[in-house]
Amino acid sequence: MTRPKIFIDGEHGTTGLQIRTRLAGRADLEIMSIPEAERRNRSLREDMLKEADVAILCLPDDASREAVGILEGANSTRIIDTSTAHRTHPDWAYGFAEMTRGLRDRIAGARLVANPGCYPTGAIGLIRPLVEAGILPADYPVTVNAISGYTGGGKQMIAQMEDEANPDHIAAPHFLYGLTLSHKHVPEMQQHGLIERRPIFSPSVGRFAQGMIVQVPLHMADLNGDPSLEDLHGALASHYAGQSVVEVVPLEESAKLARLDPTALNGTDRMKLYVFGTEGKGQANLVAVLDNLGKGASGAAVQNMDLMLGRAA
Ligand SMILES: NC(=O)C1=CN([C@@H]2O[C@H](COP(=O)(O)OP(=O)(O)OC[C@H]3O[C@@H](n4cnc5c(N)ncnc54)[C@H](OP(=O)(O)O)[C@@H]3O)[C@@H](O)[C@H]2O)C=CC1
Ligand SMILES: CC(=O)N[C@@H](CCC(=O)OP(=O)(O)O)C(=O)O
Repeated sequence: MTRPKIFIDGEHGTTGLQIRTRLAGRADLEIMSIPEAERRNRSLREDMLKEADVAILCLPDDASREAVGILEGANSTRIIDTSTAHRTHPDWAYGFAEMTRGLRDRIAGARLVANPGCYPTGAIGLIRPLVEAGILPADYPVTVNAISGYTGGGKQMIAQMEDEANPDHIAAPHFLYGLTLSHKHVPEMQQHGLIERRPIFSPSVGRFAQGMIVQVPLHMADLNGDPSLEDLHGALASHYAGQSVVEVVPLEESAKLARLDPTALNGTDRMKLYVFGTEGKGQANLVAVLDNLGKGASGAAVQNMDLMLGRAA
């Protein structure tokens, strides 16, 4: 049997390296590789992109668009783009298999798959099932607060956080950014979250390499049908029933927690969803925990690749 050829463009970057590690033991695939020193060699990349069965782009947005341009026309390379460039484009399948019914099949048959952003994976994973269930009104003023490990900022931020000699060294243990409320993930959250108003998105970075918490606080009085915490939890649990990547933590278990660790799922490709609050107090905090490089990036890319190749995922 011929093995599908996989080319990771940007394999020496943060996301690319994590994908390579995940694929290292895969005898069912032929991994095409460019030496690190040649990573920006355009003609070598062009050859690899055209020869691959699946190209996984782990590049900045502009370089991703350029790679997609190289592949336009008469060739059959399928593409998974981990950048932000195509996540709201109608021709691209959004690569979040658990997000809604039928999407898994669309990804499996797609030539073009846009891997979701790390923060949107958490936010959309919490919001969309409640909109689909009719509990969260589409015009609800959604707020998303989040903290990420610094690998989310790629090689540049890793150097800023880890290297004290870096001219742009960041010494802070935790900082807010995206202060203008126009982070590049907002359109993606709005479109795939099925919400009418731009969500207010306030991201932050902590002094830890990997891991992420995404929070969506809700006022229950503004939801449809006067739901309880149990109703919110029930809608999420039934949406994700029967699949293994996204786990909805039982309400009783969440109620016992005194604190939540953003690094709890590091090294996994899973995401855990929680509903917090006190019954009768009229408020809920929906929370997602994931590894920004797992289900938030590289793990999702491998899951999408497996779906596209007809491997179980
Ligand atoms: N890190 C994360 O948590 C997540 C990242 N992503 C997305 O993944 C993509 C990659 O991000 P990340 O891995 O963090 O970034 P990195 O900066 O760590 O890696 C990017 C890689 O792409 C290479 N590269 C840059 N420009 C070009 C070019 N024109 N031609 C060829 N190679 C190029 C870089 O090489 P060089 O070293 O020379 O610059 C580097 O090896 C981004 O679009 C990002 O938005 C998505 C979800 C989460
Ligand atoms: C901590 C940090 O800087 N995170 C990045 C988002 C992660 C990323 O680059 O991934 P996407 O491809 O999903 O945009 C940012 O806020 O720009």
